[in-house]
Amino acid sequence: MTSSLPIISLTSPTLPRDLLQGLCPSGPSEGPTGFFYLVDHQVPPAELHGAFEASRCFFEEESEEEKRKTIDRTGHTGWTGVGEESLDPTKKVAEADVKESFYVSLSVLSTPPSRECSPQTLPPTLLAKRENHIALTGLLQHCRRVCEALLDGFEKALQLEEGLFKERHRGGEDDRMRLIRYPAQHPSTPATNGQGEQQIRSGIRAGAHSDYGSLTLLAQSDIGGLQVRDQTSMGTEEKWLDVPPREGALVVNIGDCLEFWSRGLLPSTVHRVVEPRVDAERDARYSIAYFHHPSPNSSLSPLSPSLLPPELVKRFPPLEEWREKCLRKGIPEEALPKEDGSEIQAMTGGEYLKKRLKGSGL
Ligand SMILES: O=C(O)CCC(=O)C(=O)O
Ligand SMILES: [Fe+2]
Repeated sequence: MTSSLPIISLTSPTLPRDLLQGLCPSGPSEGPTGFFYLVDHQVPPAELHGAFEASRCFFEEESEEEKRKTIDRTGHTGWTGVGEESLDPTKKVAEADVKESFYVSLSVLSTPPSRECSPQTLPPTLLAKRENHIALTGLLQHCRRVCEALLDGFEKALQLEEGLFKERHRGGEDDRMRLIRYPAQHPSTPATNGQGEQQIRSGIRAGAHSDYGSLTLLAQSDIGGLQVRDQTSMGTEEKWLDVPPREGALVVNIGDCLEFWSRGLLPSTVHRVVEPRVDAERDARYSIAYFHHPSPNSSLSPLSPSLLPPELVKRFPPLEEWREKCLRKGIPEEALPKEDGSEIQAMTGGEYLKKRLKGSGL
């Protein structure tokens, strides 16, 4: 099924209203939410093109030895090979994602670009090739700015004090940009994981998951496969809607942290990437995701309802539904929202991120 996601302009004077109308379900019968296409995002097309070229260059031309040297599981940066990560935490290694990726942190912006002093090890294809380095670092900065502008829009939409979300993202330690490559899958391509062992073909390139941060921006190459779960199909037969690449637009989706803060008002929706369904989807698929994360010490407790307009508080999902959703996302039983009105406790952005990364095999 092809989706008709809202198309929102970042420069529209009505951005806060557009975000609220487009994303926040006002009734149970409404379709998928939490995803939209962003236009007028001010990311130069040449920079996006350059970043895709850098990504292609890394995945296709870098040696495996150099790729391995970039792996830093503590700092959560660098390369992950095919079959090493499973975005769907319920899946086993044999059913892990059929993708490789490279995580870049904002730390690459803060030092002169040299192999010795960068806190993150960049491989030769992304460091010595100047045009690749320029495109990647330029895109990192633009993506962070777009996320900040969107969070300003959400602040206004929720009538919150100015700067509240910016304060919760100060530092940017946990923001990551992820270059992703899904290998080509022609009928004769053997399904193997990174160790060359047979992998179960489940029809899925990236497993069903919600994103762990506050906002995600996604640029897709011209090959489709991204799908978002129709919210009306939760608890019943699954219905998925396609999110095809759209010329000039970025896909934006709300992550779990913004959902927690807004007490479920802004939903963080389950999505996945499916295997090629038509010949046009069989070549390698590239995407670039930017994950905006709260600072590690930011609390994930929902904003007090007294800070929100009463008409929005009335639209909170029912307590039982909200508790179940939090439980599915790994909030421990003792920290779940309760009947007496107390809300998610004892979790910070950093703790939640660690928990989810562990669940995906990293
Ligand atoms: O590759 C895509 O289109 C989506 C990737 C994704 O959802 C993720 O990395 O969280
Ligand atoms: Fe995702």
